[in-house]
Amino acid sequence: MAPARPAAMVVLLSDRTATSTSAPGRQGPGRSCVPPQGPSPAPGPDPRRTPQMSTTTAATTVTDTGARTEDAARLITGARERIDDLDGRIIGLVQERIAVSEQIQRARIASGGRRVNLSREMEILTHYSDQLGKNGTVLAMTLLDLCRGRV
Ligand SMILES: C=C(O[C@@H]1C=C(C(=O)O)C=C[C@H]1O)C(=O)O
Repeated sequence: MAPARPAAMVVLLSDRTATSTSAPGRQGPGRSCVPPQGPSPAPGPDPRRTPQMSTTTAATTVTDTGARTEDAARLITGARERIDDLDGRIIGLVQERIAVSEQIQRARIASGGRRVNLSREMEILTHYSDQLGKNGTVLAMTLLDLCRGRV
């Protein structure tokens, strides 16, 4: 299980001014893919890699959530925990699907049959596209890719 996060990573510092002239969401000047020249940087966390907890500029709260108010940040943080939980369960289900699919493929191959069964795959593609539209087809193809050919 993912560690519990604080309800909202928001710090309201109305009298704080931005330390750089960059726009909200940017992490300051000199942000580039090319490492800076000269002596090695001082030890400690690389500020370019440190998540921005909160910056208040002109009464606008910018947090890791992208929200502009504490209420919105709290809602987003809570909803993200639910999404993390759902993603964990989805990944678990995909892993379970891979294992069951492997069992079927092994049994068919051991019986002298082929690993792949295209008519069954068509059924699955149709099921997903009926329920989720054309991206459902993409999702089903990805699932079949994950499940097929591991035996
Ligand atoms: C699991 C099977 O074998 C293969 C894998 C499939 C899947 O992962 O859903 C579907 C069809 C086959 O290509 C099956 O025939 O049911």
